[in-house]
Amino acid sequence: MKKVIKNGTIVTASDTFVADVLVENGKIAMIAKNLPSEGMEVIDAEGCYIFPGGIDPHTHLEMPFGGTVSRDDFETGTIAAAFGGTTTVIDFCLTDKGIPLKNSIETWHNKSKDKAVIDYSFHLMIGEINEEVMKEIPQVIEEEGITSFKVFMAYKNVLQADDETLFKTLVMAKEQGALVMVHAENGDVIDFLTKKALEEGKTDPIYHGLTRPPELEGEATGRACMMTGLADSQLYVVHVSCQEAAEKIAEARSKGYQVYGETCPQYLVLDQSEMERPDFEGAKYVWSPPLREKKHQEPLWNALKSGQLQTLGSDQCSFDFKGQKDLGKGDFTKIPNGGPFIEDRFSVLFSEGVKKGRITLNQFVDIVSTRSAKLFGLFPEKGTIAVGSDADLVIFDPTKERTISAQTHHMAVDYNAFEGMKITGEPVSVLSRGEFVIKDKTFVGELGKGRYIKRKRFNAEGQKQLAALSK
Ligand SMILES: NC(=O)NCCC(=O)O
Ligand SMILES: [Zn+2]
Ligand SMILES: [Zn+2]
Repeated sequence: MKKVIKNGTIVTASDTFVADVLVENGKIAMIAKNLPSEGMEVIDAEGCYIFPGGIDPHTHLEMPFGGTVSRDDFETGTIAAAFGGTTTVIDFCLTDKGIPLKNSIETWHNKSKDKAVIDYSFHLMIGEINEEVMKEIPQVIEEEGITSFKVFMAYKNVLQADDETLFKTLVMAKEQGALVMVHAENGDVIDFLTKKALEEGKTDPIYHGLTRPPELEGEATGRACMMTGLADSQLYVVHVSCQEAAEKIAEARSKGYQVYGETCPQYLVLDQSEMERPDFEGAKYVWSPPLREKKHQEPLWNALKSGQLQTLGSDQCSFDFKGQKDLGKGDFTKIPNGGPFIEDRFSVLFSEGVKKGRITLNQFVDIVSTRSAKLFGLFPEKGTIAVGSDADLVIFDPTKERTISAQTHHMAVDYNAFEGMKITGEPVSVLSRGEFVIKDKTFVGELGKGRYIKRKRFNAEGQKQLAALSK
């Protein structure tokens, strides 16, 4: 049945206007004032914004880490994402050295296919570059539509790759039209500092933060940027947490390098003191890079506002406080790294960003949806409200006030990192390809209805246009 959304204010990355939206066969069929509605399902969005569905470019659902597995999987994680206004997630598929890439991708398809309630795609981790990997990559791009590859510069002896691997990945990405993503921290120095801290009897959660200082994120970010310039390639720095890293990205961009950056809501509103909570509660706030001193928040907001950082990822990687985080009692290095943010990413940015005057409404849409669609080959099917785009839509009440709490969130994890935070604005209904997933704040979706999305190559549209012009 056709649907028409009436009386709402449509907001895209560039425009804000009042119009009706006609939804047919999962797509946006028409946008105009006073659309006829006979025989259609009419949705009244009076007083609400209509946003394109959020795109979360950074999740770790059911991910093995530190001897355990992240608590939210593709079922609970995507349901929570939908409640929060997100209609597409891009999850990180981990790989193992010596194992064909296609085996790891199959594992990730098995985790997700009958569970996801919204659309999803995968980035692929690169831990080594050798002949086999190089042979597989063109197939991965062609057959799986995976066009972004992640290199970890930290987590020594676990996920960390060396500089040679990063540089070869950048060269490969340039040739193949892919985007390289980095977790940028200097893993070797962190390894030394963590061992030293433990030897000195410093075992509490706060030492996770103190052994990963911002200088080490800045250094690794600068190194990755330098290699990107040398390879004339393209780079996306995930979870930028500090001024040092944001400055390295801005410096690289000022030289014309194709470098992009993502921050996360936790770095914008929480600070390092959370890791000092008594009774081991600081462990709830252990993730990497760690929370920083409060003074880093303003530079991150400014970088988002000025466009030096482009996107907001959740870095969802949730572990229960009881039974998972407590693996690290007496040794902070054994606390599984990560936190629960998939549900609150969208509304925290709206409330702290738009409502507090730090970013505009259109910048909000750009950051929470459009730029990720463009960078990761999903645009214009996703990331905007336009005729022909997928009807991934969020009907959002900008006046509703609420308090974030684990008592009311939809993630499976037993705490919320933003517990007690008062925010303004809430998704009321969420549609994925024209079907309600959330209707009047109630889940009405179906497990397995989310589709795996094959993505276009990096900047595919731009390259097509250039090729057309030079004919
Ligand atoms: N961020 C974090 O602590 N855990 C997830 C893995 C990663 O992104 O580094
Ligand atoms: Zn990371
Ligand atoms: Zn991550």
